[in-house]
Amino acid sequence: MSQAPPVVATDSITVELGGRAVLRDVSVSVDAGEFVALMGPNGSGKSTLVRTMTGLLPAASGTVRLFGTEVERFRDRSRLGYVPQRAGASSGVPASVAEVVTSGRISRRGLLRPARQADRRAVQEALEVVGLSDRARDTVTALSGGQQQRVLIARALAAQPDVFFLDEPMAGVDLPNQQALADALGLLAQRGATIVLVVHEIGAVGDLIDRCIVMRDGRVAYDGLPLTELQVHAAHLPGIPLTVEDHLPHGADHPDHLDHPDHPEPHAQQHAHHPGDEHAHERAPHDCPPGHSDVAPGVVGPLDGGDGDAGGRR
Ligand SMILES: Nc1ncnc2c1ncn2[C@@H]1O[C@H](COP(=O)(O)OP(=O)(O)OP(=O)(O)O)[C@@H](O)[C@H]1O
Repeated sequence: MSQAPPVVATDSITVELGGRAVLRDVSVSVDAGEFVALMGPNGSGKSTLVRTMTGLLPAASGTVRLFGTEVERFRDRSRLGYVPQRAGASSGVPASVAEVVTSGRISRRGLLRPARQADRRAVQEALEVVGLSDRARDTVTALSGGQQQRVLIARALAAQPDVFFLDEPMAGVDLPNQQALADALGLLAQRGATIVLVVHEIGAVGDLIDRCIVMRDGRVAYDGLPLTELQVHAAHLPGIPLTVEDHLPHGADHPDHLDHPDHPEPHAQQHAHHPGDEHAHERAPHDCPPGHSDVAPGVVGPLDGGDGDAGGRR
C-alpha cells in the first residue's frame, strides 16, 4: 500500500539571504495531521524555514516538497495556509472582520464570482473557531493585536487549507488572546489539520504539540518529542550539540539530555544530523529574488482586507 507523502519535507536545504547562508543543511519533514512547534532563538532561521517551506523563498541547494511535489512545480497553493509574522491591520483599509475573513475565500471562488452560501458558511465557521463571531461587523482596526491575529487565522481557515504555517501568532498577544488562539489551534488539530507553528514559548499550546523542532544558527538543533521550556532553553545554547531524535511514539518520555543547560558534558547525541553539516559552505550571495514577495499567490498575507487567498480543502 502506498503511503501518503509528507505534507512538507525539506531535504538538506541551504537558504541564502543578503549574501549569507541563513539556513544550512536543513532536513525536516512534517506528516499529515502533525502539530509541530518550530522554536529557536531570534535570528535562528524559523521564519526563513517557514517561508522556504511555503515556496516564498527559494533554496540555494537542496529540495523542498509539498505533498510530494517539488515546490517549484507545486501549483495547488490553495492547500497552504500561511499567516506571516507581525502581520497586522495597520494598512488602514476600513474593512470589516467578515470582509477580511471572506477575502480568504478568493482562491476558492475566484475574484469576481460573488460569495455563495458555501463561502458564507466557511467564513462563519472560521469566525466561530477563533471566537470572533460577535465581532464580524466591526472594522479590523478596532480590534486588539491579538484579536487581529485571530482574524488572520480565520482568514486562512476560511480557505480550508490542508496545512497551516503560523509564524509567531502569539507574539505580543495578551494571555486571554493567547488562550483563544490556542483553543482555535486545538480545534483545527482535532479536525486533522497539519500545523507548523513558530512559537517562542510552549506555554498555551503545550498540550497540543506532537513534536518540537528547535533551530539554532540556521540549523536544526533538535527534532523530536515535545520539550519542556527548560529543555527548549537548553537546546538554544551553543554548548549543546546538534541533536535530532528519532521520532518516538507520542507519549514517550521527554528526552533528558537537554535538561541541564549548564551541563559541561552534554550526553552524546543520539543521531548526528547530517555528518557533513560542519562543512556547509556559503554559496553565491543572493537576496530574496524578484517575484518572491512575502505573499505568494495562494498564500495568505498581511491583513489588508483584500489580498488574502490562502488555500483550501474540506
Ligand atoms: N531579507 C533578509 N536579508 C538578509 N538577512 C536576512 C533577511 N531576512 C532575515 N535575515 C537574517 O536571516 C537570519 C534568520 O532570520 P529569521 O527571520 O528566519 O529568524 P527567526 O528565527 O525567525 O527570528 P525571530 O525569532 O527574530 O523572528 C537572521 O540572521 C536574519 O537577520
